[in-house]
Amino acid sequence: MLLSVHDLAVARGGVPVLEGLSFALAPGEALILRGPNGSGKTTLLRTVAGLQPPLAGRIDAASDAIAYAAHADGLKATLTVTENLTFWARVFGTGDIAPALAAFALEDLADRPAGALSAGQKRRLGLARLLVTGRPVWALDEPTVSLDTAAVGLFADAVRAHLARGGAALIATHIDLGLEARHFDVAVCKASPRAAAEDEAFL
Ligand SMILES: Nc1ncnc2c1ncn2[C@@H]1O[C@H](COP(=O)(O)OP(=O)(O)OP(=O)(O)O)[C@@H](O)[C@H]1O
Repeated sequence: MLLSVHDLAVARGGVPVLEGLSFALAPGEALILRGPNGSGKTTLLRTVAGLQPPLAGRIDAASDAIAYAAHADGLKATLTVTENLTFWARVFGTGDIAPALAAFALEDLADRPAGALSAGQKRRLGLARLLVTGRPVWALDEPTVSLDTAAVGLFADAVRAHLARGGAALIATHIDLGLEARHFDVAVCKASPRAAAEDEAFL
């Protein structure tokens, strides 16, 4: 397994949001996270990505397995598209950025500073960054926000190619990407309000 989550509980601002989460991703698998606004998808992804500690339970993955993408995080506004991708390729020790440029149709924008891109173009650059990380598990929070129909198609193709190469993906999205993937409604793991109230009693 590339990623295994065992009886995980996650919290936001000290308040338990989800509990009893268990799932695993093998090479080639994608899991789509569903759930209404505020149900805890972002909190789960941030925890899996190591940006915040779990409240309980275990996450098993190699320390350098996960690439997390949320919004336009990590883009350097004054660097061009090419310079941004080259920077990240160096950070992650990978080489050629050409496949990443091509996968997200960024060739014509290669010399434009990231700060001068439109919202959808910035998103495409943020997603292209995933390809240069070389990391096997993509944890993606609403990756298609701001993307037009063509770009959503490019993104779905990039995920399919990643899975075909033996990667895996955990994706919070409200839209149908047309991927062959399991779906998981996080709302079924909503933390019980009683647990939160009991915690408060100890504050
Ligand atoms: N910084 C914070 N401090 C306290 N509570 C927060 C914080 N950020 C989010 N929350 C709360 O934590 C809960 C889970 O939020 P989260 O962002 O994980 O939901 P989500 O499923 O990703 O929602 P959406 O579909 O709207 O993106 C929500 O009730 C939210 O209001």
